[in-house]
Parts: sequence; structure tokens; C-alpha cells
Amino acid sequence: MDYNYGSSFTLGMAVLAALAVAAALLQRMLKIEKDPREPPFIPEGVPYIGHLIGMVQQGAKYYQGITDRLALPIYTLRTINSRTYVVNSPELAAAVQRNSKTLTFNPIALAVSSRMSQFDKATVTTLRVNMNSEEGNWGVFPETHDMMYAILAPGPDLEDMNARVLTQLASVINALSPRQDGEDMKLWAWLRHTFTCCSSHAVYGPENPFAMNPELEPAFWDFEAGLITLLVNVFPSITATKAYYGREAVLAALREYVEKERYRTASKLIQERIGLNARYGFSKKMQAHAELAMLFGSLVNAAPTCFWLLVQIFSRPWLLAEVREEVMHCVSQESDGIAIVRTINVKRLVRECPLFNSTYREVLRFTASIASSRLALADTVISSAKGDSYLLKKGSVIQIQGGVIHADASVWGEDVKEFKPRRFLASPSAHPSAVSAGADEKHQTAAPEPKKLHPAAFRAFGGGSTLCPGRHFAQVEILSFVALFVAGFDVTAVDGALVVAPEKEETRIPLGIQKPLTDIDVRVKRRQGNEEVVWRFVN
Ligand code: HEM
Repeated sequence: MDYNYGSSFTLGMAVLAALAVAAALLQRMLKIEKDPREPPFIPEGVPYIGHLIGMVQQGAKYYQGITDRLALPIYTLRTINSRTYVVNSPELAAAVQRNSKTLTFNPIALAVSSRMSQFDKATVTTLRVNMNSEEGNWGVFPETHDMMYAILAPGPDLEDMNARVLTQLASVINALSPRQDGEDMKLWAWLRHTFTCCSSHAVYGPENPFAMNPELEPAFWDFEAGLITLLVNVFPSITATKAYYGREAVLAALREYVEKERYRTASKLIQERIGLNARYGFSKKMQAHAELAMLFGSLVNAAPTCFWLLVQIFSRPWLLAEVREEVMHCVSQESDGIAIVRTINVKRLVRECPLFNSTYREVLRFTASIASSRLALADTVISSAKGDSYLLKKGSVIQIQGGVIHADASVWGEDVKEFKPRRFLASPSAHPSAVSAGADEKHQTAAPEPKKLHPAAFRAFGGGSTLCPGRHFAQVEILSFVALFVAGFDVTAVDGALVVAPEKEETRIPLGIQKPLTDIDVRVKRRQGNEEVVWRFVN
């Protein structure tokens, strides 16, 4: 007995000792040296993983909750043995963007895209070479970046893409019935379909994957809806079934697109992308997989932005009347003896319609709660013009929380929660205090000397070296489409009442413009005198 007791006691002691040593080792491994110059650490409920649980469970709301409690311009969240710095102020966002040599996006892009696009090992190795331009401007990442920004900047290549999308959009709208009683439709579903077809035609050409495989569209949107769970990558075929099979279908269609060289009729952007990846030795399969992220980026934001812009304008008669007046100045008319042709001048829409463009930007402020991410390649001190400075340690992730900045009353004014079409009226960077407080939204006017809004405060397109290169194309497709509705159509509820904006879908981790939570039924009717009009765009 004694012997047995003694041996189990000894065994118990040994196990306890082993556990104690393991715990001490673990604690040492997980210990992170805090530097007083770092942004303040936010205590976590559960040691090491409390913030991770919060981020996964609450997503964007977790960050907003911390800001509501503490209102810090920047803070640190400890995540196991690493840290995430969360940036909430435009001044510090600009400072992060300025330090683009050490605070870079590409390692994060590589991690996400290799998972999303299922790159093989050889491709990941190729992508990694000189990824951060350490040895000059070569390598897949640096060259793709420069090529895309050049092609999508104002110039002949962009004009070509614009012309392609405008022809498509006009033909969809011209096909709308001239019947007296109009056409009823589910607005979100219709816009999503229209933009999937027209934008992919403009970017990927007439033989784009959706044109060749009409059943692909629902598969693509299944993939889009479940992307975050898919990226977590824990038994994705079970945990994110629809997204998983959606991605499989899109990847198969992209492989066929590359295999059959259907990109030969695509925009210069896609021809150059595929050519560049081929030069760097990507297999045909990987050239196709690399297009998944581009397809995603070019499709997911235009349709919801267009939805909100249409709904915000058509739900306010005063706004519709004023925007219509602006837009009609950009419309010319001729008759070919058979039909009346009305042409919308797109350049004038962008330059000469201040309220329309201000409403567009307010829609983006209101619905884009996107975070920009960077990885610290070296210890970096960032300082704002206000004189505060912070140390960001090597190996940490930095997140600029666009949604939190877009909802910050100290940046936008006390009316930050309201949708104010005139908010951006005084100038693209005018401070919203330009809008006289107290007046109703119709009668607000731009003040004579508006306080400047910080250039990094408007975050719908990100900022710095990763500022969305597609923003010019997006502006043209969205403004043109909505302008045509404003000029030639009435959009109401099916009973003729004003349309009412639905709630926004509160996805936990928004990857783009928030979508409507529910679709709305609308009646689209040609305006009197426009029944037989053929619409065109000139770019
Ligand atoms: C309303 C529409 C759009 C919105 C709100 C939007 C927003 C964004 C945002 C937030 C980023 C990341 C910026 C960052 O991390 O700092 C981005 C990147 C990007 N966008 Fe857009 N985008 C839109 C339309 C488009 C379109 C139509 C295209 C292509 C034709 C496009 C192509 C891209 C590309 C290629 C990148 C990656 C840039 C890089 O890797 O550096 N976007 N966009």
C-alpha cells in the first residue's frame, strides 16, 4: 500500500512539475516585451486570446466598442504572442501610409491571396521574391502594382474600359420596357446581375467567364458571401460549403478562360496581368487562379454603391430634383429621323455636377467600413502633425479602421450619423462643418470658408500606396448608370410611393461596401416624353 501510495504521489508530483515547467515555458514563449513608446495596450478579458475571440465574434463592432469606450487615436490589441495596432485617426493613418517602406501591404496580400486563390508552392515562392521591392522595382508584386496603377489611371487604356462598360450599361437600360406602367423588379438582385455582366464584359472582355457560363453568377456571389469563413480554412468544404463550391466553379471557369486564351479580347489590364504572370513562370492554372482576386476586386463594390446611390436619391424628392437639374445639363439630344437619341456626357457628369458627386461620396462614407492592413517589416516610429508619436514593433499587424474613422464625430461633425448629401459639397476635401447645422438637409449650404477635412479621413478607397486603382473606373460606371436613371426614369415603390432605404447588412468583417440587408421591390418607369428615347453615353 505504502509503496503504491508513494509511487502515485511521486508520479503526481512529476506531472505537476512537468505542467509547471510547460506553463512557465509557454508563458515565456508568449511573453511580449511591451515598450512604453508603443500605443496603449487594451486589457483582454481572457489572457492571450480575449481580443481574438472579440474580433472573431463581433468583427467590426469590436473595434467600434473599444473606440466608444476609450476614444483612442491608436491602440494595441495583444493576440497570442503578437500584436495588432489599430489606427483610428486620419493623422496617424497618413503617418502609416507615409512609412510604406517598412509598413507594407504585400506580405498580407500574399497570405490572403495564396489562401483565397489556392496558389501552389512554386507560385508562392515566385510571388515572395523581392515582394517588398528591397532590390528595386521588379518582381511580380512590384511590377503588377505599377502596371495596374498606370493602366487604370486617366488615359487611353482607362477610356477604352470606360467605353466598354458604358456601351453595355446603356444597352441594358435601353432594353427596359417603354410600357406606360413601367417594369417591376427587385432592385438589388437586378443591379447585382447588371453589374456582374457589364463590368466583367468591360474588364474581362466579351468572352468573360460569366458570358461563357451563365450559371456561374450565383456561384461567384456564394463565394463572395462566404469568403471570410473560407479564408479561415478549417475544413472549408464543411464550414463554408457554398463558398467553397462557388470558388471551385469560378476557378474552373477562369482556368478555361486562360486555357482557351479568351483574354485576347479583354481589356489591356487583364492582358497585361496574364502576360506578366506568364513571364514570371506561372503555370496556366496559376495564371487563372491569380485572376480570382482581380475579378473579386472589380465586381463586388460597384453594384452595392449603385444601389445606395439610387435609393438615397430617389427617396428624397428635393435631392432628385436638384441632381436631375445638374445631370440634364450634361445631356444633349439629336434625332436621326426615327428615334430620339439622348447622350450623356460622362466627363461633364464627373466635373460639373457638384451635388451628385457629393452624394456619391457621402454614400461611400456611409457604407464603406473597410480596414486597410499593413505588416511592420521593422520597428517604425510614426508621428502625426499634432506631435504625438508611437513605436510600431517589427512583425506586428497594423489595421487602419476605415469604418471607425467614417463614424467619428471629431472628424466629421456632430451630424456624423446622418446621411447628408451636401456633406462634400464645398470641395472634395471640404469639412462637413461647411454644412450649416440646424438647417434641414435640403437647405444646407456650403459655408464660405470650410475647415479642411484631413485627406486621409475618407477611406472608401483605402489610401497611400494601395489606394484603389479602380476608383476612376468605378466612379464612371456608377455615376453614369445612376445619371441615366435620374435623367430618363422614375424609380418608386411598386405602389407608386417613395422608395425607402433598407437596413445595411452588418457583416462581421466587411470586405467592401455594405450590402442591403433586404432587397426592395421597385417600379422603374420611363419619364413622360422619354418613352421612346434611345440613351447613349459619350466618355
Ligand atoms: C466603389 C467601388 C470600389 C471600392 C469602394 C473599392 C475599394 C478598394 C479598397 C478599399 C482597396 C484597398 C485599399 C487599401 O488597402 O488601402 C481597393 C484595392 C483595389 N481595388 Fe478597388 N474599389 C472599388 C472598385 C474597384 C474596381 C472597379 C476595380 C477594378 C477595375 C478595383 C481594383 C482594385 C485593385 C486592383 C486593388 C488592389 C490594389 C493593390 O493591390 O495595391 N477596385 N479597392
